[in-house]
Parts: sequence; C-alpha cells; structure tokens
Amino acid sequence: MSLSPQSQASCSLNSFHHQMASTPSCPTTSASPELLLALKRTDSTFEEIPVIDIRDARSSDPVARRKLADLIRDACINSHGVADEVINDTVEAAKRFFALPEATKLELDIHKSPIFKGYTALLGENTDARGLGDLHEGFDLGWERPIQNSNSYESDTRDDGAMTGQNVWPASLPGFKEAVLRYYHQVLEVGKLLFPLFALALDLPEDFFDNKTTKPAAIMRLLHYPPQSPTSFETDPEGRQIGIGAHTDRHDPNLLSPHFFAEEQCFTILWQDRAGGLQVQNMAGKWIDAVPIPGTFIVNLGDQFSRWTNDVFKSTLHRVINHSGAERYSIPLFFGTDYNVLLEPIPTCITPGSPSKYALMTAGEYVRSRLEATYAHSVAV
Ligand SMILES: O=C(O)CCC(=O)C(=O)O
Ligand SMILES: [Fe+2]
Repeated sequence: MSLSPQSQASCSLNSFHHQMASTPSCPTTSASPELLLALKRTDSTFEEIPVIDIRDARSSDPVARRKLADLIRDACINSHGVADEVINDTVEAAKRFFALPEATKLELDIHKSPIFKGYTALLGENTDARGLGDLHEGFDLGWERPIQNSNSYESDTRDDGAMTGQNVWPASLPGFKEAVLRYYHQVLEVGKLLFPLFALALDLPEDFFDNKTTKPAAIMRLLHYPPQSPTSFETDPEGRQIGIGAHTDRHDPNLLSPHFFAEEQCFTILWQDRAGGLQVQNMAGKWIDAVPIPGTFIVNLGDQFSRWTNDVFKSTLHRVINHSGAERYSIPLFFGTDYNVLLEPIPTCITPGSPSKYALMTAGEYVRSRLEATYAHSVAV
C-alpha cells in the first residue's frame, strides 16, 4: 500500500482528533469546535490518489476499523472482494450493449423513463454546462431485488418517493441483465462496508447510516467513451467537448456561474479499464491523473455528502478525456441514502463558525433535481 504524503498527514491529524474526542481526560479536549471540524475536512492538495487496502473494513477489531476510517477519502481501494470474473462479465456485457445498432439502443432512451433509467446517446449529456455535450454514451440502472437461490432479480416496486420506478433492459442480449445485476449487488456490498467507515470518520456511531440506507438508492452506469483525437486541444483549447465535462459536488451558491454539475450521491465506486483519462482536480487547481490500477476501484465523495456534512466532506472536481487511442469503458456506481431521508446537516459538522449552508430537502428530491438539470439540454429521440 502506498499513501501520498497528504493522506498520511490527514491520517495523523485524524488520529489526533480521534484521541481528543474519545479520551475525556485528555488535556486537549478544550480544542475549539472549529479546530475539531477542521481536522475532519477533506479539502486537499494531493498529488496522487492514495491507494487504500480496505480489508480491515471487515475486521472484528474496532481499532483496525477506526484506523481505516481515518484514511478513507477520495481513494483507490483494493481488497474489495469483487472477483475479476464478475467485473469482466459486466464489461463484456457493456461492450455487447454499446455495439448494438443506435436505433436499438434508442428504444431504451433515458428521456422516455420518468426516473432516468436506460440509454444516453453520445453527446446526450452535458455534465459541464459550459460544454458542448459529453463524448460518451451510457446505460443507467437502479436497484432490483435478487430472487433467493436463483440468478434472477425482482423489479423494484419499493416506494422511494421521487425516484420510484423500474429499470429498462435490452430485449436482445441474453445474460446482460444477470451479469450487470450480479456486479451491481456485489459492489453494493462494498458500499455497505464504506458507510460505517465514513460514519467513524465523522465521529458518528458506526451504525449512523444503517437506518438511512435500508433501500440503497444506488444508481449504476455503464459508460463507453470513444477515443478523442490527440490533437483535440488544438481545435478545442477549452476542452468543451471531452469524455465527461468537469463536474463536482461543490455546488457553490456564491459562484457567479454555477456551471459544475453534481455527482448526485454520497459517494461513487468506480471501475475503469486500462485506457485511463479520468482526472481529479486538487484544491490547488491542478488536474491529477487517476491512473488505472488493475484490481482496484476508485472511491470519490459525492454531493449528498457535501450537503449532509455541510461541506466537511467535499467532493473533488473530475473529468474524463480519452486520449488513449482506444475505446474506454467505465462503471460508476453512485451510493445514496434512502430517497426519503431528509438531508439535514449532521450535528458533528456544524459549529458557530460554520453554520448550515444548504436548504433542506430529501435525498430523492435532490437527486431528481440534479438529473433534470443534467439532461435539460438534450431531448427525447
Ligand atoms: O468514467 C469515469 O471515469 C467517470 C464517470 C463520472 O465521473 C460520472 O459518471 O459521474
Ligand atoms: Fe462523476
């Protein structure tokens, strides 16, 4: 495991904080609420994405789990437990889907689904509002219940308020739905390991998110990025047409032009192939390559966490430019809370000097509003 200097620094700060918070006799308990909050913040000038082994998330030792929680932020995670075969089957399924004729894919056009499930054509999304459309196509799905002892899945008939509804599936691809949902449910388990770590990192009880994530509002996407010309920066110096435009959870009401679209959920677990092209911006404004590392997933913090933690967990701006010369495939899975959960600031994230910034709304209302904004520039085909 290699950790960047930044993550080691934040690790030791967090351990320091943990000692202060958990040891009543500690002389430093008089530290101000502002200092305690500052120690939790994820703002960072990292130069590389830290690689974190998450096997201790399953440890029965609370000290080991706490140590891991001190590290967990935007990171590349290994020892996640999802088998290569499960990943490969899903990538093959994605390749078969995107190779279908455009007209067949458009039968599942996402604009036809009131809850944003199905196919997004090339340029159908415009993640950065200054952009001219994203150079990727996608396929979106949500939760479906696995039927016990079978490879089948029941449609989602749960009442999730603003986002209730069913997935759509291609009729002509045997095995597609099974492969994709097998991956979905296994990565969902990885997400369930991370929520207690995030709770610990915020000095909350480890089970804080349990009753808020009973019906995981997890949206998964299969993404396909055609290669971009290596000289695209000459014809498009501002990068207005790239794989996925710059976006973040940082929806700052003070920005004159709030052009960054949001990652709608608490955090994302992303698989990417070897093509590379994902870049993350650090707080100094420098784009850092998220270099693909076989066997790992990338975790990045999402906008719901920003709202919930009053920006203590701040997500980073990211984008994709596929200059590899090859087709690129990736699979983000966005983890949210149950859609009926009210996103009210977590008490450990509010201090007199850092009052609540965001209007209250439910997670479902929030996700819906972000998706409506993302697809507003394109129309049904
Ligand atoms: O494809 C990737 O690597 C990133 C995808 C992404 O950022 C998104 O779908 O929000
Ligand atoms: Fe993203």
